[in-house]
Amino acid sequence: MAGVQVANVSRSFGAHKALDDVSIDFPDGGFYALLGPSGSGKTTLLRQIAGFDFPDSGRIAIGGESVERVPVEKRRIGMVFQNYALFPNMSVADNIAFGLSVRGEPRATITAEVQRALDLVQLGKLGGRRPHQLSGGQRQRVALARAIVTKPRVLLLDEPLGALDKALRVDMQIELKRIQREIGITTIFVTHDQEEALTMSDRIGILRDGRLVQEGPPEEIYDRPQSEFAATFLGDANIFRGDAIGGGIKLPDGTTISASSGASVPAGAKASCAVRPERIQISTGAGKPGSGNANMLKGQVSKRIFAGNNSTYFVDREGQTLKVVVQNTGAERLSEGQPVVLSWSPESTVLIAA
Ligand SMILES: Nc1ncnc2c1ncn2[C@@H]1O[C@H](COP(=O)(O)OP(=O)(O)OP(=O)(O)O)[C@@H](O)[C@H]1O
Repeated sequence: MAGVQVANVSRSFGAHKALDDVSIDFPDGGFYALLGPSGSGKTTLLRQIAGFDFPDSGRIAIGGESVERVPVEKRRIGMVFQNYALFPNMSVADNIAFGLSVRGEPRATITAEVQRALDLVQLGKLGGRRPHQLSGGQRQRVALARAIVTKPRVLLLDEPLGALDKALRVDMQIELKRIQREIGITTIFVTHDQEEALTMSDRIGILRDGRLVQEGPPEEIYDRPQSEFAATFLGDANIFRGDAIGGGIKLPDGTTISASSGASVPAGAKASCAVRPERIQISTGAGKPGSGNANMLKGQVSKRIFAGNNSTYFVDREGQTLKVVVQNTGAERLSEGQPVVLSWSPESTVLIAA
């Protein structure tokens, strides 16, 4: 096994910088999600690591060894893409065996390794079938088995679950994570789906316009986003903008918001505060706001969206619409047009430099 180090990698296509000085350390045996909007450079970065494309500058190492001059087939990387191209005229077992056959492994070794890979992806009895006789999820498992049967050092996954419907996708997320843990392979996973990134990975890197915006464990990025972009791209956030004061900001209407974490911003400079919708308490104002909720604003409910176990309230105040998510516990519902008080703690508030 091996970690992957990407250091100061840049890659341009004409005048367009697809990757701009990106450095990431992908830990040995870790599950790392690359997240970012369309065109942010996720696939380009994966292609540099695989060796399908080469950086204009910067270094890439696998297991501590520089791979800039190492061709794709010698990098010992397994890959699965959204459009898994299985050979339609070959059986499942022959599809999986392909890489081993090309390497000239003995017949007995191939048979044993293919069976092990089939068992690992829980398709032990389906080796004799053709790809068209499998479901989408099963075909994706075959693609995964084919990628890992050669015992690669690194597994690259580019939207591997993108073609699956929601229920199957969730099943495959669990499955993929189990397999990754079982073989302990360094995995780099590209996804559009922020929930998938949050639930599956040990670390997340967020790319935007070819630059790494922030990276770290999922909880850290979610709880302490360093930019408005990271706050709103990974999860939902209410953003308040104003002028920095000690330990928070002052909004244009004079209201102050206290934040106990985030950037240190000199007083008077432009800054914002981010607050997750589930951290805000909403009440009719009849009772007192929760203790420790030093931040308080008045507003009016403009809409409520029911989503089964929770509801989202949209609350208007001073030309801004705020989102508040509450668990549906059977307590009284707030109706549209109702005046409300929002309150939350400084610990739930992150200060962000403009
Ligand atoms: N071979 C190429 N020639 C020219 N431009 C390219 C090439 N490959 C990628 N690009 C451009 O580089 C940018 C990054 O592309 P990339 O495929 O890495 O984005 P992505 O984050 O993977 O997007 P998506 O989520 O849509 O797959 C895009 O603007 C894309 O158009």
